[in-house]
Amino acid sequence: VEDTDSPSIISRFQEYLRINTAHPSPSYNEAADFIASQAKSLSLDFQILELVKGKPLVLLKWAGKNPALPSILLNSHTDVVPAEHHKWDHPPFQAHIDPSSGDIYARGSQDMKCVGLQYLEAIRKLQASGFRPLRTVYLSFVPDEEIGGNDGAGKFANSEIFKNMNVAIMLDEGLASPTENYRVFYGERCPWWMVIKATGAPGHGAKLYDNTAMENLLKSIESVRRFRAAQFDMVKAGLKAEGEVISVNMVFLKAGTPSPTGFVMNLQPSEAQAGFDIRVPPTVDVASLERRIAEEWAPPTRNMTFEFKQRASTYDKFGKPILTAFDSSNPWWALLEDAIKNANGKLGKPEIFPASTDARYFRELGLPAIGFSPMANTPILLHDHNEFLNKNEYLRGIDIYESIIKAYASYAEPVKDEASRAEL
Ligand SMILES: CSCC[C@H](NC=O)C(=O)O
Ligand SMILES: [Zn+2]
Ligand SMILES: [Zn+2]
Repeated sequence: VEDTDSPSIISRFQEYLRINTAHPSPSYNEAADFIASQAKSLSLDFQILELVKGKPLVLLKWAGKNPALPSILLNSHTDVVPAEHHKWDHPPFQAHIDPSSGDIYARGSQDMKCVGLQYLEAIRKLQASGFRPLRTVYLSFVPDEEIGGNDGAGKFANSEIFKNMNVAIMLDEGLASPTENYRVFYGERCPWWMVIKATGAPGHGAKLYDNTAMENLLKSIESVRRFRAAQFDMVKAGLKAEGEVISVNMVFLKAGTPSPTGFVMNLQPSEAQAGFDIRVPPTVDVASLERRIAEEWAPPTRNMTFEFKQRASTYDKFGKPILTAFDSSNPWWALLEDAIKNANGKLGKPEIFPASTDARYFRELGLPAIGFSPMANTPILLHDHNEFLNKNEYLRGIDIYESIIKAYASYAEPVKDEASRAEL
């Protein structure tokens, strides 16, 4: 007998939230065992893949009646970002429920353990209703999203296993929405993590001279700041959405000659560096940004160099901007919209995700991927203190996924390119 009453649903969510999968030492095995136990309770096939040692990825399969049709992939990551425990009102891995509001406090309650379990609960309900999928539905619970995803979704998307799954569409995370409209994402900004280095002549702290490392770096920082302000102004003026401008934020500064009491004060250092988190919308002119970096932010004429710690491409393997179509060329988009409407949910306009998700690894392959986390009337608290999700909002989300999964798994039409994609 399927256990689909609300108290059990909420306790399962709490159980998952209580597994501390925060970096830098996530309890991945515990999470994998928990997901495996859920798979067993749903009689779903599952495998625990260790594409990278110590980083299990759990892959579940709900076999469709027509296995020849390309499949559906529902993705979620099992890891969460760390929490500063003493700054939370409730311990971040206790999953405390506020008795009056029903808010569930936990790291991962929004990002994104909610989604992973909502998929499973939706399947539990569909099974209880006697529904059987036409297309095969896969669920992937992947590690390492929060630290770049190279050892998680990255390895998975480029594996033989994934290729053989013949995936037509994948769903991944979105963001909470403070309004009654759910948010939905068709692309995301690409992370460029850049370190710029300045060198210059060292000298006495009392001397004024040209070409010091600090001066050279400061000129760059000034230039970056002007650019940042101009981009931000477009957002403030309402001309562009957050995901449509280039963001650049300085995330570290490193310079100076250490001494036992701090830094040497009367010595101008010969080296100085700064790190920037840059996010690039898929539609921008990358060449012009590259020129700006080479000519204004780290020009060799000022003894500067730059290096990327991360530089995701804004183009897919066909040279097209990495975006998922939301017009009639992509039937999955309309199916999603209708499914949400049928479950009485409201949807905002398609957006570019301002940060990055694992969806990029799948979009890079040319696959459609949609970012969606059903959290309306919820403040955006991912990576923040006191991250929470309301119990009723969580339950609503399950109904939404029930509708989406039913629509997707029942979709019988061959999708444009499905045949050719199988050859890629
Ligand atoms: C380089 S991938 C980093 C992924 C991370 N994702 C969510 O916060 C982010 O910083 O956007
Ligand atoms: Zn996330
Ligand atoms: Zn995150």
